[in-house]
Amino acid sequence: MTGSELHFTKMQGIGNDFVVLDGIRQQVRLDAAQIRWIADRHFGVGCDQVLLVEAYAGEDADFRYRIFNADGGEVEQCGNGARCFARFVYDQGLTHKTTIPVMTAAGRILLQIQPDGQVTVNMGVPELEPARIPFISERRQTLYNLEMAGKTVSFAAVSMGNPHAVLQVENVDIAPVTMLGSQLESHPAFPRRVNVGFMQVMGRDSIRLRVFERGSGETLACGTGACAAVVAGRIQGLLDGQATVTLAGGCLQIEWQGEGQPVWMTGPAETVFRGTLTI
Ligand SMILES: N[C@@H](CCC[C@H](N)C(=O)O)C(=O)O
Repeated sequence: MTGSELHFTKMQGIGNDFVVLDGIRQQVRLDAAQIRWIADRHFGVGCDQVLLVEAYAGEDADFRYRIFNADGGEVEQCGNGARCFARFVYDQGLTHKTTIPVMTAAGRILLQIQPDGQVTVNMGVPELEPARIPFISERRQTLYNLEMAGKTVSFAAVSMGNPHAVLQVENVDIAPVTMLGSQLESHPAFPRRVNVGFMQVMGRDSIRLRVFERGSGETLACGTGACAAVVAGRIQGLLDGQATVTLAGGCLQIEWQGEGQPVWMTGPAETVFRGTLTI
């Protein structure tokens, strides 16, 4: 400990929780071990992801949004975090805009704060080409099969800026989320590892979902996972263009009108508390 202070805000989006750091009004320089300590639920603050708010020099976005998983690794995209990011920069007075363009490692996304306080995010166009997910396959397919522990596992593969595999299950309550999720997360066919969603289709506009997140384990909700699941359901002809996704921590509204179109996600974002760390 060198004794420098770091102000943070604890936030959550339907139970997917974040430590949000303002890198504009304070200097934030953290290594992977420090991120892991902040995310640790026993020895640190505790969160699924650490989010870093930075200034962005270009004209196409107002801020840079960086995301670190609980394992300390920096990743490309986070949907629930994007809604919290919007609430953070608005509530902290870093912007007065309610439509906020933000640059991520996966490209530009657009955050819209609604009059009721919910946040809608244009999450961009999903990527289904294997090489761009990235997923090792000779050709694009609706469903892929991998042999794992003597069983064939069937899934759709989607990038929402970050990689997702989406499995359809009969009953999400008894799905082997941790066992299969952790095996698939680090399967060599996914060179950058993968987030693994378990989707139960309830109707043409409703799914239940659990997600084993790359670098964080099972979380109460995953925004990009919800988007990927609706894309996976739609390309299989199981869902229409709008769906309610019910996760352990709450519900998201997801809209996707098909190939070449962006995915829209709407849901809540809440501040839990503020504090100061000594790093
Ligand atoms: N919880 C997030 C996703 C966070 C990143 C993910 N674990 C990854 O490694 O890609 C969400 O709400 O999308």
